[in-house]
Amino acid sequence: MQTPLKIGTRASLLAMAQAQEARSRLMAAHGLPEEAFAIVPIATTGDNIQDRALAEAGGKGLFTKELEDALFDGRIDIAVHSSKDMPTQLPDGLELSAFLPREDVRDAFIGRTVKSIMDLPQGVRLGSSSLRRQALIRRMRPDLDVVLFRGNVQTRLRKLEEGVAEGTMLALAGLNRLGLSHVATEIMPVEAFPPAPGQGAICIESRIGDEAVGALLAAIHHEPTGRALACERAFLAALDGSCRTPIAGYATLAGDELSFNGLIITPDGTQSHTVAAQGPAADAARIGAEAGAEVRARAGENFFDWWQ
Ligand SMILES: NCc1[nH]cc(CCC(=O)O)c1CC(=O)O
Repeated sequence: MQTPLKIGTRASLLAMAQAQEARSRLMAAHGLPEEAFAIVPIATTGDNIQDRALAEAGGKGLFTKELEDALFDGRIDIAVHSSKDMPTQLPDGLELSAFLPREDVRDAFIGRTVKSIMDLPQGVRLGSSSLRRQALIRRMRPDLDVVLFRGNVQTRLRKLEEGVAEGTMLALAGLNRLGLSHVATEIMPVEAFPPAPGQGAICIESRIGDEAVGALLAAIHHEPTGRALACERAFLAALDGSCRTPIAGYATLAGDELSFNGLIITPDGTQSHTVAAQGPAADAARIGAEAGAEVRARAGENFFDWWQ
């Protein structure tokens, strides 16, 4: 291996924390010093779009393309991502070669003056840029004024302090990684507020055929998280999932048995379809794909006409 190994990441504090976690695990697994790794921050299109919903800006790959370009031209050797931000289709020549042990998958509500979503006064603003969170919030509280809230975790918390909205939603995983879990005022149960496919899981992308990197990453790959993610990503792919489709999906493992729960919901939160499936962890991708096909068939094509 050429040293130092170049670890590509977005430049946000959360992304940097994730890259550092990957580096720490690599150091521990291989008894290597910090100097064996170089963290290379790279700005992505998604980071530069602050004024509109990501869904409007094209959705797929906004946080990943620049990192993938850097992988192809050798500026970096691995790219550390939030799995939630990864398109289901990768470019030819790249693969997700490791998943780190999953953090908490749940979403958190951060209230400015009240602790719980149900305690928000009638009609107040709640900020979120995620179509899934917007839909789930509207289902719980159709009266709320759901407004677009873009930017990284720090930006969103600042907007909240400034009173731009009375509350917002963030992934607990991100808050935990930033040492900010204390700002969460309500942690949403996965049943009422199912997470996005991939939420809470860091993945590492690399060049197919890069055997030195493959061997290095094999030592930190977490198999149960990999299986859960294979299922969730197959579900998303079966639904042609993108930022434009509110989709939730969450797989858990008990030994070799995988359980999956999926949901699709209209953006206004009024209609939804759920699916549940179980099976051997070895069949993770098939279970996810079949669950996606089932819920798609049950919903009917009209369900997806929101976007026409
Ligand atoms: N799109 C931004 C993004 N991508 C991953 C996370 C959280 C960390 C994770 O899910 O691993 C976040 C921020 C958020 O949703 O609050």
